Amino acid sequence: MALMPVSDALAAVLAGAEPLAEEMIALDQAFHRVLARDVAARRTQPPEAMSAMDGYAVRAADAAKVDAQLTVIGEVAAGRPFAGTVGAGDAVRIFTGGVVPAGADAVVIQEDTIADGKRITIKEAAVTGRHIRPAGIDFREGEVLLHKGTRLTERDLALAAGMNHPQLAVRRRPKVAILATGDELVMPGSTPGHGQIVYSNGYALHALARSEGADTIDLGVAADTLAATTSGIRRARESGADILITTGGASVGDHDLVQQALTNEGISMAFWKIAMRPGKPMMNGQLGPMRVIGLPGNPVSSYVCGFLFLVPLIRAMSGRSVIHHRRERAVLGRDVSANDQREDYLRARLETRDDGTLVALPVNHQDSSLLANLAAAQALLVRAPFAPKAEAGTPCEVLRLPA
Ligand SMILES: Nc1nc2c(c(=O)[nH]1)N[C@H]1C(S)=C(S)[C@@H](COP(=O)(O)OP(=O)(O)OC[C@H]3O[C@@H](n4cnc5c(N)ncnc54)[C@H](O)[C@@H]3O)O[C@H]1N2
Ligand code: MOO
Repeated sequence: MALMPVSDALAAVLAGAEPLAEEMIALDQAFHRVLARDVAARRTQPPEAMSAMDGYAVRAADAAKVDAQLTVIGEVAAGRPFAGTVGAGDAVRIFTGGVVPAGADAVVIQEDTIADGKRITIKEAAVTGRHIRPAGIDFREGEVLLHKGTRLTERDLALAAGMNHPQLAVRRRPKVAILATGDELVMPGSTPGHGQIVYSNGYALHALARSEGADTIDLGVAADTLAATTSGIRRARESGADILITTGGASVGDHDLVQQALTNEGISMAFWKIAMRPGKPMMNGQLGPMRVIGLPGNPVSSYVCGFLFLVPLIRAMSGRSVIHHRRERAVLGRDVSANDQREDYLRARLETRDDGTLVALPVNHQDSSLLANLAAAQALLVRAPFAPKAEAGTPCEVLRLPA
């Protein structure tokens, strides 16, 4: 049977994935949240011309010559403007952030003057506009500086504050429930019995989902029975999860019960099995309002599928304007053999040559159980289905893994 191409599978996972509801949030809670609306400045910044330095506000024409003398008629500090006007021969003491008084068109820094009581002598000629920040040089009222779909950086928060927004409209975080399956799994730190495996998949998946802005719900490990798997799926629905991720039990073995349990619960299955390595037995469907991604149990398969499918889905539901991973161009660091019908995602290390060329070095062992290789990898090297064998130096494409 022909397996579904990865691009079709991704399109199916994302089909109908709309941004979740909008909510207002205080600015100090808004880091990494996704804007639901464009944000326009509520004020002009700076609202008036302001001094960039400590010194004297003058008329440039009066202070254009070294040794010119001026009379200090007042003072302006940040937040305390001067009410008068700078006339011929006048200077006003000014500090950084002070409003440039009427009549003045330059600031002479104090290091370039000699002060004697109310008299100052200019030691460096003034230049019109120098050391003055004109009104609106940063932004003007009504200007849209932050756009819908942006995931807010710490710098965006400072900008939003400067634009005078105490809160912002953002999208609700997707809720991702994660259910592991497998009789053999024991928790890290325990003493595994014969044939037992230490649970690892959930640690990577929770962290990956959270780093993309999702809230996660840990549904623990279900035993390999229909009853236990079904109970896990029901708990996901009761928790109000937007997305259920299962790991394990996705293949064709007698103990692989996830598909059966989902079918019994009434899932509308979009696909099961894709032309991808690792990750072939992945499944996707919809159970009421809850989207379901059934990941294979092999640790590398579950992570790679989470990275390739869950991450764009979380981004789409979070309302982000950019949801897809960016493929980067690189060259092969070593020869690779011809590929079969499955699109290959090879764990690779990255090096940058002196000329800036990115080199992708696939690790030697690509078995989907090898966690050490996964942790050491910095990228996934993408090999198209049926790609012919290729020598070191051949151009290739990589997806950088989160650092
Ligand atoms: N006859 C066939 N057998 C298999 C096929 C196939 O097409 N025909 N596909 C293989 C591929 S590819 C994959 S991938 C695996 C996926 O199988 P499952 O999703 O059913 O995974 P499990 O059997 O439950 O587990 C596989 C492996 O991973 C370990 N595991 C599971 N969960 C965790 C966890 N949370 N933390 C750490 N390790 C976990 C589990 O102990 C097994 O060792 O099927 C192939 N078989
Ligand atoms: O598709 Mo499986 O993930 O190769 O081991």
